[in-house]
Amino acid sequence: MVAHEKQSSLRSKQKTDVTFGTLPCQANANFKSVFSFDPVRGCCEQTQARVWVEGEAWNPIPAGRASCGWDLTVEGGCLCAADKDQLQRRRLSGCPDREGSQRPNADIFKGCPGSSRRWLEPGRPSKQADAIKKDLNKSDVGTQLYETLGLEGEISLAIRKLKDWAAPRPVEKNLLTLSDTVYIQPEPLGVVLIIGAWNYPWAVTIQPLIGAIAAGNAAVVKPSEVCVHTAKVMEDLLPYYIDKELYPVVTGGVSETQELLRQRFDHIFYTGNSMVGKVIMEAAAKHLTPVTLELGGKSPCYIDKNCDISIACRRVAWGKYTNCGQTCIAPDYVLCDPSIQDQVIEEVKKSIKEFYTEKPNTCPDYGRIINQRHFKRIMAMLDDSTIAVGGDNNESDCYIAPTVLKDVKPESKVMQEEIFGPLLPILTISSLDEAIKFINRREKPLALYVFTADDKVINRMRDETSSGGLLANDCLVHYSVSSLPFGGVGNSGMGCYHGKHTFDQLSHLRSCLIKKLNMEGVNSMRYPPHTAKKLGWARFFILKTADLGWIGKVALLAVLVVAAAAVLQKYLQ
Ligand SMILES: NC(=O)c1ccc[n+]([C@@H]2O[C@H](COP(=O)([O-])OP(=O)(O)OC[C@H]3O[C@@H](n4cnc5c(N)ncnc54)[C@H](O)[C@@H]3O)[C@@H](O)[C@H]2O)c1
Ligand SMILES: CCCCCCC=O
Repeated sequence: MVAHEKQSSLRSKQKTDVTFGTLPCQANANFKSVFSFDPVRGCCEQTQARVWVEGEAWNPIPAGRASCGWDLTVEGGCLCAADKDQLQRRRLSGCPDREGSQRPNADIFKGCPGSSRRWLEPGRPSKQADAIKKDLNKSDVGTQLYETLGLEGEISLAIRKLKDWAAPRPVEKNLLTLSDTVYIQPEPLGVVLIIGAWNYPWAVTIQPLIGAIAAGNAAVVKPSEVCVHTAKVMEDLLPYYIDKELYPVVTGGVSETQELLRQRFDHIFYTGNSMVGKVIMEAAAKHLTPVTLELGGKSPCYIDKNCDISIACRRVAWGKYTNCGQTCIAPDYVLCDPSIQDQVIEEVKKSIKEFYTEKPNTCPDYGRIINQRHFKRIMAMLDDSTIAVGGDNNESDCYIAPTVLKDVKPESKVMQEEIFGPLLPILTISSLDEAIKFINRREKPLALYVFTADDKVINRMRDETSSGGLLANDCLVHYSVSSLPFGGVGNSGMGCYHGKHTFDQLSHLRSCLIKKLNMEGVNSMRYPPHTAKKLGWARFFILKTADLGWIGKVALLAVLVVAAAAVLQKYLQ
């Protein structure tokens, strides 16, 4: 059977029951490894969980003990290492008996939250919507629009495309490998740790999980403790929809996350701020674990004089005040010519009224700051700036009105860190050149926005700056295009995801070259004794043939075969 046939036949296998001592538990035949919460130790109550990895055999397991693998015990929400000696867990990819069974069947998504009508239905109260309302005052419809719609799209994309993504990817060959089979075989990495942030807790936690599952990994999901209510609902609901043995949810705060980080994972996918990103990378380095860091930063927004200022400001206001400015790719500040500053302020003000009424504090579509710590942090940024619009606030309700700041100086407090709140500083600059210099003097942002009717301005911004993503004449929407890799660069992160990019990010792209044992004569040019003549042939085949078209390569192959035959004949004589 060729590799891809074998793979799809294995993928079609359903889960198989195996025996855990005297108690039945499930194992996933597709992984040929067993992850199990130990029922003996009370995982059903989820007060104590044991994640167990069997990498050696497809055998019944002695009751109550793990012969290899790692144990994590979660007691009353507090994670501690159950048995330090057992923490050296075996990687999935090291399992000797996987038989290339690398990918789950797309059916695995059937029970996923996003693929189910039970997830969030308009007008129907749900635990998720209630929790996120309490955390961030997101409305039910807003939660669907900004969080779960994208997840449903990602799940259905994965279901449609999984077979293609997981299939061997043939690659171009050079002349020396023309008769070989040369391809990239994506394979699972093993166990992925997903650490989520609080601002779009479903989107940023579950979206990487979808890719992790599609790529055939197990994953430990760690939602942010900052969105208190949502983290609890995630912990309760996820095991209801997907296999809790393969995708356990671990809740807790910094110390629990740090305990998790002491374990060895095969990939860590972290979303959050850049400071903690460094902590994650340091912990990962101890095990040489690769990381994806989805970070943030100050995403600039340049508004050119030459554009429809009214439409530009409407889109900027939407990008800024959605989720109360707590969006990783929110336009952080505006750069514009002094001559249009007042118009920008007026137009943003109009849009605020249009979106959130005269009284945003009573508008169901206007969010709240996540907690009082962040409320105080954001309010402190107003100290040395001039408020042009908004500024009202209420600490007890974590409410800060949509606010615009004018004539902001680069050295002002609001320009020292990512705002992550509903303040829009406007800084005046006298030219595109100055805007580009301003952007380039700072860390590379996650997003860069340019509003202009002039393509040359867009092209200059693209060619003369760097950022995770570039969006012209709109805000945020590049996040929803699953074919675009979403991620940062430099201080705004590393690695990327969404759609197939998540699949690739959480796979090992294995190089495979499958030769036959014939055509030995061709190899003589690389075997000692090395001679200048052999080197000449090697140069020819490796370098010169790179430019040949298909016909040229076939012609050369024919020459090669003749030459090989001649060499062989010489050997045989
Ligand atoms: N690039 C993206 O896709 C993206 C998406 C959302 C948010 N963000 C960025 O995230 C930031 C906001 O999130 P946040 O950082 O406030 O979220 P957060 O406080 O929820 O932290 C993120 C995660 O890191 C863990 N954590 C926090 N401190 C830690 C420590 N010292 N050691 C180990 N783990 C720790 C938390 O438990 C949490 O799960 C912003 O900068 C925003 O731009 C980026
Ligand atoms: C609509 C944009 C959602 C962005 C979520 C990730 C960043 O915070």
